[in-house]
Amino acid sequence: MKQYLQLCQRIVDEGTWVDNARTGKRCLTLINADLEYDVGGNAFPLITTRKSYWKAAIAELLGYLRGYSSAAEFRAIGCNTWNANANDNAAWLANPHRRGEDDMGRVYGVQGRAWQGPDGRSIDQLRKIVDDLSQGVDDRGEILTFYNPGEFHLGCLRPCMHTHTFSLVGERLFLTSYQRSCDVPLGLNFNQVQVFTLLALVAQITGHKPGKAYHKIVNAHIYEDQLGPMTQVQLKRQPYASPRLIINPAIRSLEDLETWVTLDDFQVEGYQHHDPIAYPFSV
Ligand SMILES: Nc1nc(=O)c2c([nH]1)NC[C@@H]1CN(c3ccc(C(=O)N[C@@H](CCC(=O)O)C(=O)O)cc3)CN21
Ligand SMILES: O=c1ccn([C@H]2C[C@H](O)[C@@H](COP(=O)(O)O)O2)c(=O)[nH]1
Repeated sequence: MKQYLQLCQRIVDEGTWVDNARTGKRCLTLINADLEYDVGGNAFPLITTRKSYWKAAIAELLGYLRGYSSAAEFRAIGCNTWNANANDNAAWLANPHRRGEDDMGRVYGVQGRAWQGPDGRSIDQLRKIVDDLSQGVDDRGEILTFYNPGEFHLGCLRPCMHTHTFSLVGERLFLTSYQRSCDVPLGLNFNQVQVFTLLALVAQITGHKPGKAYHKIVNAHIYEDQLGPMTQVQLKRQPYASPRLIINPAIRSLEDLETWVTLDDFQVEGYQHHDPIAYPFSV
């Protein structure tokens, strides 16, 4: 939690105002941030200086791992974060590739589970990683990437957290996740949960102990309309100790994640937090 607050403070102290054409807003911007999570020690990096809706963040991750492409599918598992980008974004609404209400196009999980090869093959990146790691193999290319420039025009948003690299060292599994663009008040609250949970889940289904997760962010920003609540409310609060994430031990395979797992299979223990803060969201 300290590293999150330090990043927010660094943006406030050292950030530069940058105009953003896509949203029409200015962002206080900092380049390069490195965060680290102790997944083996189960220090769940949940924000405590406001209430975090961590279940929606895990639902979003589950949708990515399943290869969802519709905001309706995300809603059905308890996640509302894609409604605006699928249905209220003028550029996407005018895109001839959009297949009606709730379609997100070929973003995130679609690329992760069904990357389209030039020869017509569909490539399941996650299946390959899980199969390798389950057999104790790390070929130094256990990479899940959602970043497909050849298909940006087929999706509503380019992926922000775009690449996840798994590394097996002895019995311990590590994860390095890369993010090109980060809405620190809103998105990072979700992304921290997702990086941690992704390592915990993949370690569990491949039979390894989780080690650390490394989260590398390039453009970290606070939108102009979020700066007041950040400096006047959130940064004035004292954080509480990290809670713990409890995952149902019956989850044993990628098929389990694809078929029966719900948010009831995840519990958080010892989550003490301050009051909610409703930050403005920019489409
Ligand atoms: N501007 C922007 N910021 C983002 O963080 C973001 C996007 N766009 N577009 C794509 C996804 C969607 N994500 C989102 C979208 C909404 C919330 C949000 O409104 N969170 C609230 C409440 C969540 C709830 O009630 O479930 C929060 O207080 O955290 C968070 C992440 C992350 N991404
Ligand atoms: O997982 C996510 C997804 C999105 N974001 C934020 C980062 C930016 O504020 C916007 C995306 O806008 P771009 O113009 O495509 O950079 O969404 C996030 O923080 N985390």
